[in-house]
Amino acid sequence: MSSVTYEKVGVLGAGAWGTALAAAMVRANRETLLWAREEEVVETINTHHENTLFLKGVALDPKLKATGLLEDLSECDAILMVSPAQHLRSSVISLKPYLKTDCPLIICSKGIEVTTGKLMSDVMAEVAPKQPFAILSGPTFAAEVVRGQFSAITLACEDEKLGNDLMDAIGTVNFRPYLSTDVIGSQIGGAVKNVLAIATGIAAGLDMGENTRAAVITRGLAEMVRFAASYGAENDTLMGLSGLGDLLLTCSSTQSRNMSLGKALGEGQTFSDYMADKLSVAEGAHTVKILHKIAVDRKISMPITEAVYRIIVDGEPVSDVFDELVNRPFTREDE
Ligand SMILES: NC(=O)c1ccc[n+]([C@@H]2O[C@H](COP(=O)([O-])OP(=O)(O)OC[C@H]3O[C@@H](n4cnc5c(N)ncnc54)[C@H](O)[C@@H]3O)[C@@H](O)[C@H]2O)c1
Ligand SMILES: O=P(O)(O)OC[C@H](O)CO
Repeated sequence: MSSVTYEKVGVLGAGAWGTALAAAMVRANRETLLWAREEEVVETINTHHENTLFLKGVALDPKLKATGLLEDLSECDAILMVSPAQHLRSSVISLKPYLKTDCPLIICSKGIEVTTGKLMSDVMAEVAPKQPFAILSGPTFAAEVVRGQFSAITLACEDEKLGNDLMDAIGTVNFRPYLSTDVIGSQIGGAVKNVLAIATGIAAGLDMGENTRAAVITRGLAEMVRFAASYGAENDTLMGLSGLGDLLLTCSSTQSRNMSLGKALGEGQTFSDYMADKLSVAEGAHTVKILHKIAVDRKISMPITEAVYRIIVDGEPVSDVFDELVNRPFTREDE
């Protein structure tokens, strides 16, 4: 069977990740058009080859063009959807009138829709059920991808032929996709790790040390695996780039917005004070609201997730919640 080449690629959403992905698409020799919500972003990319709002100080290839008009994406052969997870639904609805029927959407948002409890693939099934789609998720800080530093990432697609064609279209030596057919598992890793990164950040802010960080990552992974199992996800996916890989990255560096948020909370700042001047998203702060509820409904033990929920949603004091977390009765490791 011949492969489809996807020459013209659109990117919807020009935050840090959309911009970095657009840069990666230019390196993959795709004719790339980046749609931005903010006029300033369109203007600075087209005239100064820089995204001054979300990736300041990084020179972009002059071949990368930006637009503020969704209709300009109508000629694209594939589109990467890079809005925050809570806005994926409205983004797909707005784009739909301009989409070619066979244009695959590559979903790059990491999170669970708070108002419905739906994964991004469920949102797609509701708002654009006939549109082919894939999930792109893994350990990839935008600031490194935009500079062309080596990164590996999971591309999950139920249709393997489509997944292979998309890998060929978007992959390069330094932006290396791995194919998976586990669309559900690959989304759960990316959504849950953001909440766990907040927990790791809190521990760092409380000066709890490196042993604690390893404990939170590992017991957090156990929560992620239990949660994913309740959706029928494949265990191997959670042990791969989109699960363990992204969890390790995001819990290891204050390059992560989620870890940085947690660290600020651990150091005593309030959530609202810390977020007040932030343009960028900390997805875990949204995801935790629904993740904890789903865990309770499904009777899945997720104590670290619950702790983050109590701190961010209920506003309970960090030290009280973490004291309780570490004072739970001893238990088996496989529970
Ligand atoms: N930054 C990274 O390193 C990275 C890496 C992998 C995945 N992601 C994921 O990509 C997604 C986008 O993150 P980002 O880092 O590009 O964002 P960002 O924090 O850099 O920028 C915020 C984005 O939100 C958009 N936005 C704000 N209000 C909006 C609204 N009402 N409707 C639609 N869009 C709105 C802005 O236009 C901008 O694109 C998130 O789900 C994130 O988890 C980010
Ligand atoms: O900055 P964060 O915490 O949103 O993490 C960015 C990416 O998801 C890392 O893979």
